[in-house]
Amino acid sequence: MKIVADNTVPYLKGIAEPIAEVNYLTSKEFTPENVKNADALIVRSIDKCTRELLEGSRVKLITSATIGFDHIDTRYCDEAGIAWKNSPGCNAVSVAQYVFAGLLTIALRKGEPLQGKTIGIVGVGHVGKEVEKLCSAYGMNVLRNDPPRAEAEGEDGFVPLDTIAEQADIVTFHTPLTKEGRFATRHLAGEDFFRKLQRKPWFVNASRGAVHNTDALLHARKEGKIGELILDCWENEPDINRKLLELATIATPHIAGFSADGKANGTRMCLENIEKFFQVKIEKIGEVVPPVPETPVIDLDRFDGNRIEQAILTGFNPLTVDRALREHPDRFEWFRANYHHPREYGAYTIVHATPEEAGLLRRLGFGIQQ
Ligand SMILES: NC(=O)C1=CN([C@@H]2O[C@H](COP(=O)(O)OP(=O)(O)OC[C@H]3O[C@@H](n4cnc5c(N)ncnc54)[C@H](O)[C@@H]3O)[C@@H](O)[C@H]2O)C=CC1
Ligand SMILES: O=C(O)C(=O)[C@H](O)COP(=O)(O)O
Repeated sequence: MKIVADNTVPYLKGIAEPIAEVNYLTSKEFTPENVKNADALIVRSIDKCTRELLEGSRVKLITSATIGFDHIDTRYCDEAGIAWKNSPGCNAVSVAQYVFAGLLTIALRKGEPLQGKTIGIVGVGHVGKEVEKLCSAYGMNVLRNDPPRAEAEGEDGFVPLDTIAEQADIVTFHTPLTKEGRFATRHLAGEDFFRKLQRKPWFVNASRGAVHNTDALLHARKEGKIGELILDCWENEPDINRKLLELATIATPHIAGFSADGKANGTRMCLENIEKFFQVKIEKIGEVVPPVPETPVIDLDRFDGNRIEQAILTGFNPLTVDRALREHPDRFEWFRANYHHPREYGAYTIVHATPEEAGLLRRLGFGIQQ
């Protein structure tokens, strides 16, 4: 079997080699010539799987180490009989922890506790549910908007987007990018949405850039309709809007899902898809694990104040990435390819927590030493 894999998919090299010839390519090297003899492609969101790439090839399976699959022309693949798979939920916890870290960073800077604030979550799937878990555990109120789910499961527990625009102190988007259909999300955060905002909410987009309309977002920010702005996803990545970068409170180069745990999950799911599709056994899958953190124990006694928040920001602090991107916005993709993948909360053990601190940190996902 021949596999062509993106050479920046972590923890992959050497794992599938016992059962396949694996050719590792940069994203730019994903050309019709280079993929035509592959049976399977292992891709990331930067590898556009279009008709132009695939037509005339013998590719039978595309498996993406990502949750989103807007980089795959699924209609063409379905027509051409090419199976395609994404990696549902692989980095959902990572995105939720990114959002939470961003909110905490701003809350600490402003001296405005998050407790008691209302967050509106737009898109309550794998990621949105994890965001809800963290925010509820921390004492925030949650409004949930998800019309496809509301239609399938009943309205209970869901609110219209307008209610979020009116009542939320923070709005965070976690929908897929879809361009067609009744629930299309392209430019969902557009002029109409921003006009309806009532409480100068903090605005977060860690879903896909085109879920917001850049001009409308710029306008809303300049007009003061938005209090704070956290952006991980941008229209037209990697060539991002420099004015928006300037106006963002926290700006990162599409790394919300880049925890080591999320990356390992994505890689493992791709290999499992290959096993299932081609009826083969990849013995080394068990070796796809994230590395142990450099300092797996977090001692709360080392912090002077805000002990819980400092513990949370130990593994990942968005300001480090934000600073780097502002200094070199032209290196957007370089930062992504050379990223130091942080571990998620579950990889850390907290020591010297009071019973109350231990309860909260456990609910957020940390290990606690009694
Ligand atoms: N920044 C990053 O690094 C990452 C970004 N993502 C993005 O986040 C998206 C969501 O991920 P998951 O939660 O895992 O996907 P999911 O498919 O589990 O959930 C998405 C939810 O959005 C809902 N939805 C669809 N259209 C909607 C609309 N018009 N309004 C409100 N809700 C709508 C769906 O019903 C579903 O419940 C992915 O598709 C991907 O584009 C995912 C991982 C990492
Ligand atoms: O999973 C998704 O969807 C994402 O947005 C990923 O975090 C993007 O990861 P890469 O495709 O850049 O590896």
